[in-house]
Amino acid sequence: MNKIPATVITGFLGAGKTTLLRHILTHAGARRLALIINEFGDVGIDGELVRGCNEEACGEDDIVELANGCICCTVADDFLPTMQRLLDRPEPPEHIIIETSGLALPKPLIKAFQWPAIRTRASVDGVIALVDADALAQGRFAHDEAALALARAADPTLDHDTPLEELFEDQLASADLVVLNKTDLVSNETLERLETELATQVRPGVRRLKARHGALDPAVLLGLCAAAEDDLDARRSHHDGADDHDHDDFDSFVLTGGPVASPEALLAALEPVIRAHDILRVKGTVAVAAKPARLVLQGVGPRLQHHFDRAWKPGEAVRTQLVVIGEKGLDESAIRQALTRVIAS
Ligand SMILES: Nc1nc2c(ncn2[C@@H]2O[C@H](COP(=O)(O)OP(=O)(O)OP(=O)(O)O)[C@@H](O)[C@H]2O)c(=O)[nH]1
Repeated sequence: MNKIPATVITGFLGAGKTTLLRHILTHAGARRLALIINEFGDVGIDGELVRGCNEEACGEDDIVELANGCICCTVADDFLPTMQRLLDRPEPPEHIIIETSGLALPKPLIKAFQWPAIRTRASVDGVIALVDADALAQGRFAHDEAALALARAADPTLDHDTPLEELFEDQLASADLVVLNKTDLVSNETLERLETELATQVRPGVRRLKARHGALDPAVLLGLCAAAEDDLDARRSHHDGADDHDHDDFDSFVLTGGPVASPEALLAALEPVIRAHDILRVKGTVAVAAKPARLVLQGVGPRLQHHFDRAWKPGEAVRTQLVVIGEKGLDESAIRQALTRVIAS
């Protein structure tokens, strides 16, 4: 029996996974796809952003959202039943694409394809790791040598890098294909340096492609035939040997409120808060006073982007909903307080 190929898209928060997914969808033609979209925060934003991209390839029922934590921690409870339901359909999808949360470790997910109920019917076609060239160039995944030396002096048994660095390395080490995305944000010299660095972090023979806004032909992304579940041992992880792991290193919460006066007012309030609290990711939809359309807000580190994506639907709650993610210790109440002025409740 032919196995259904499944592509896993990994990459740190904001690297461009949903953007790549949207690009695949809009260029998928009539190939019947199913999407499993996983998010760290309690509120799913990404599913909402890919809906309607290509109804022919992927309708409402073909998009399954798994919010409430990282897929790597809820494999048995969420992912396996979801996969089984997709595979049991009278007309199963031709290809399944799984967008993991930016904080997910890919390996436990790949391992799930070894489960007997899945193994005979589906295979990991490839793990695609997206890298945010801008964030990498700014050293956002690298450890601070001096701080690490101090921490090790205080605790000589300390052998791990920062949580961000570990995750980044795990995601790269599990990849069959690496996409260095957001190349529009860095110079050619920087790009060259990043490519050289990346070459040392991936498994031998893994292809690296450059992209802007994930604009790559689906023909180079899908159909890698890697069967990643068969060579798990070659994909090293900082979490190998651990029976379990959690995401205690990261915090997230949802800000919900009424309309903002203008996109500019929201940005002016958000920018200093992101910097002061070292917020890693903000994303969501925003109601703007007197505007019939909803605003999509995207923040990756200090970089904020926004656009109106569609009119509010009749009966839809016109409100602002932002997911905020940061490292452990994020001061939720201070952040809420700083933003209550612009996001009225
Ligand atoms: N300048 C630039 N921005 C990009 C590019 N690709 C994606 N973005 C922007 O980066 C932001 C985050 O993109 P997403 O596709 O949502 O990233 P993600 O990896 O799905 O984010 P999470 O699911 O939260 O981890 C959005 O504002 C995108 O428009 C790119 O190549 N260049």
